[in-house]
Amino acid sequence: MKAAKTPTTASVLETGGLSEMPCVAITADVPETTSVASAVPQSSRGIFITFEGGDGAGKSTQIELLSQYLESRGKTVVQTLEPGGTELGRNIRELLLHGGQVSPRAEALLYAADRAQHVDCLIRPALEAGQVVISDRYIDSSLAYQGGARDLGEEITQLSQWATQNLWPDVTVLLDIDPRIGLRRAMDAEPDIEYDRMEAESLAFHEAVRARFLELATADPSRYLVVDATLSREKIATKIRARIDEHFSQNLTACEHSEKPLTRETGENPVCEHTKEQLAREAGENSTCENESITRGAGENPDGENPACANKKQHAGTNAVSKAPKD
Ligand SMILES: Nc1ncnc2c1ncn2[C@@H]1O[C@H](COP(=O)(O)OP(=O)(O)OP(=O)(O)O)[C@@H](O)[C@H]1O
Ligand SMILES: Cc1cn([C@H]2C[C@H](O)[C@@H](COP(=O)(O)O)O2)c(=O)[nH]c1=O
Repeated sequence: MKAAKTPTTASVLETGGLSEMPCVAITADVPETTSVASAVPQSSRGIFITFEGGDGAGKSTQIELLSQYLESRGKTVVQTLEPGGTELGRNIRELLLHGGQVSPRAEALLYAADRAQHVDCLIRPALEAGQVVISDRYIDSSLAYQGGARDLGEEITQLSQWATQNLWPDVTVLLDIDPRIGLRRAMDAEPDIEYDRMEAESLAFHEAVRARFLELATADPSRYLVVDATLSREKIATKIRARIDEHFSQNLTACEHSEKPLTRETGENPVCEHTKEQLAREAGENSTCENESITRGAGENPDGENPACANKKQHAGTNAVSKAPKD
């Protein structure tokens, strides 16, 4: 049986001030009638990017390339995945992929439980801290696999919205591939390991997943970027970078033209503050740090050093979860 993906978890507490466990949901102070999605303006937080697609499409490969790119530009990147982005999630992943039979409704609930824990304990705190979160799969996987291929329909959307308190990604990259090619890639990557419970589904199942992903993307083009996953790794990475750069520059423009305060509590515009810092950091980076290599885990600011450079080093060391190859 194909082994589970086991991300190496570095507590954000050690590196960036957040803690995966114990999990204190950041939503605790929010009145029950107010969803966090509406209480916190989308633009005042970090950026949430998800990667979707069939098995073996190349998600892990592109997530790694995008993370390197963003970190080299001074961003704090949290790489994570579903199922399995938290301690509880890792147990759920094992049950889902390697634990024997699971009924379709139980399967849907287990993915939703994994996601609820993931959002409360990792994704939302990281976004509130202004970080870039990149998740290998999120809600759209449930919509495509459980809603589409398992034919559980619209209730999966409601379940996912409830589980996440309506937290949707800013950008979703769909790596589109014929499942025969994707599954072959997954097999070639690890020839000695059998398919997991989901990969072992029929070709018709995987074709239904692909078709539903494409429908979802067509219905929401402003969130989705669809890329042909049979292109070379570099061509795919270039398309993704262009879209993410565009997202960042649109946020800058929105800030520069925004006059209304974006938080009810303080009347300040956190987007603009965030953006100014970012611009200063990037300006510093371009002028003096261009040739400096990034050291993971280094965070000191030796006397006389450009703070923008020190900042950049810190960012490179703050991954909350990094994915290890399937073992
Ligand atoms: N553009 C590409 N062209 C050819 N091979 C690729 C490409 N991108 C990734 N691969 C290879 O395909 C295999 C699967 O890639 P990867 O693990 O990134 O996919 P994945 O979508 O994360 O898979 P899974 O869904 O199984 O987790 C790896 O061997 C990888 O090197
Ligand atoms: C989040 C999520 C995932 N799945 C399926 C998709 C894959 O077959 C596995 C996860 O394995 P991977 O190697 O990490 O891609 O789970 C799903 O059916 N529903 C979901 O919500």
